[in-house]
This record gives sequence, structure tokens and C-alpha cells, in this order.
Amino acid sequence: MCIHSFPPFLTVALTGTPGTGKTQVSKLLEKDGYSVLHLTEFIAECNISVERDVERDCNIVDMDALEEAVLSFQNKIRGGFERKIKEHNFSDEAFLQFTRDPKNLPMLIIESHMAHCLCDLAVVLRSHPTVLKERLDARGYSERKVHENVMSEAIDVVLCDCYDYCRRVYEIDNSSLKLSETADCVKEIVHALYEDEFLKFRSYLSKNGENIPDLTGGGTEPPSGLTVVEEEGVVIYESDYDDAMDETHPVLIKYVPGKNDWSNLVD
Ligand SMILES: Nc1ncnc2c1ncn2[C@@H]1O[C@H](COP(=O)(O)OP(=O)(O)O)[C@@H](O)[C@H]1O
Repeated sequence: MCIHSFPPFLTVALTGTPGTGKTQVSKLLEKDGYSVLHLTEFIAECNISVERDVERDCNIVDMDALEEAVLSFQNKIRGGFERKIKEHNFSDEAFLQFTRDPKNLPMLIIESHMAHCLCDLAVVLRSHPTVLKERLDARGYSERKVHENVMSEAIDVVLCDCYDYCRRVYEIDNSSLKLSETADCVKEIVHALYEDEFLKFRSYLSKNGENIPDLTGGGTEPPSGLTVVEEEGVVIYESDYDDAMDETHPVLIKYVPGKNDWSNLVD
């Protein structure tokens, strides 16, 4: 169990069927200073147990061990941000301005086709099945593996999983975008998402009275009813805050380049 501090620290999944561009896009984000966790490398570094499914040509990971390791990594990154924020004496406006620099955005982006099992916010990369087939063929995957992934993209398997696991899901179809354009879409989303979560949380705190944290103290304890529990590595907003989030937010938001009006997400 952990107390959620204010300002919020967000963990966001960058997910999608293999071949939709998670690795390449996340490398561009990392180059710009965003905090990114590449789950495949992380699993190897942490020696998390992996069984090989030879028939389906894929790995089966010990999810309990993975969740524990991710949680501890996430807390380390979160601590770094909290220390950085405490060094300043921010107004809300100045703080949001500060977070527009990717290095200062209190967020960990987890890149993997199963990252959405570890997060409650997700950005899903999508590619048209024919585009995806070309990319996977070029990787030299077996016919069976290409078919399984292309079918799973066609019937929205990852998107449906996100819908089950996450409270907000953003979908980007990159079939006709360049890699850098896909990265730009993700950047636009994560900043809008952070500002919205910050303002939403702030407005909820203000409505609910006593003990309103300010930004100067860093991890000030939130008022009662605002604890956030982490169950099996998944961060869950408890009780009425969770309800308040659900009431006003659509769960699934399709990204349309240049067309989304993020301001209507905020009360
Ligand atoms: N708009 C795009 N967005 C993401 N990837 C793209 C795009 N256009 C082409 N690609 C290519 O698709 C491939 C995706 O591979 P990768 O990033 O490894 O996918 P994943 O990590 O999802 O398996 C890369 O070769 C990348 O250059």
C-alpha cells in the first residue's frame, strides 16, 4: 500500500500488437528526455523467470515477480521526481510549465505489448493489418506467428485488454504516419493527460476541503478518502476519487492528429 502524493506521478503503458512501433517510438521519446522503461530488457536485467512456449514461439513471464520489480523501479523514479519538485517553490501554473519539459514530467512510460497489465493509463499504437503484416514478414517471423499477430490486431485484442485493465485508453493509428509523427502524437497525449490528471486531482482536493496540499511540500499527505492502493503492481484510485474520474472521462479516446480538444477533458 502506498499513499499517493500530490502532485501526481503517472505510470503510462505504451502498448500495442508486436510491430506497431512501440520500441522505435519509445526510443524517440527517451532521446527527448522522457522516462521510459523497456519491459523486455527489464525482464532480462532483473532475471525474472521466463518460460518458453515453443509451439507459439513466445515467452511466458512470471507476472507476479514482474509486477513487484516494476513497482520498485517505479517508486525509485517517483522518488527522484519528488526530490526534484521539492527543490522549487512552485505555483500550480509554474509547476505545469515545468512539466512541459520531458525531463521534468512526473511520469514513467512503460513500453511493452503487456504494459497495460501494469498500468491504469494506456496509449495503444495501432497499425492496419496489411501494414503490420509487411512489418512482421520483414522481421522473418514464422507464417503462424505473423498470422496470429495480424489477426489479433484485426480483432482489437490489445485494445480490448486495455479497456478491461485501464481507466483511460488513448488509441493512435499510425498506419499512414511517419515514426516521428507517431512519437509527436504520444507526446501530445502524455502532456495533455498529465495536465488533466493534475487539474482534476487539484479540483477534487479543493472540493473536498481540509488539508489541501500545496506544491511546496512535495509528498504532502492527501485528505482522507484519497489514498491510492497498489494492488499487485496496479495503481488503483480508491473510492470517491475513482468515481469522480470515471464520471467525467470517456474511457477510450481516439487520437486524431490536430483534432482532439484536450481542454474538454478538464472540469
Ligand atoms: N508511423 C510509424 N510508427 C511506428 N513504427 C513505424 C511507423 N512507420 C514505420 N514503422 C516501423 O515499424 C516497425 C515497428 O517496429 P518496433 O518499433 O520494433 O515495433 P514493436 O516494438 O511494437 O514490436 C519499425 O521498423 C518502424 O520503423
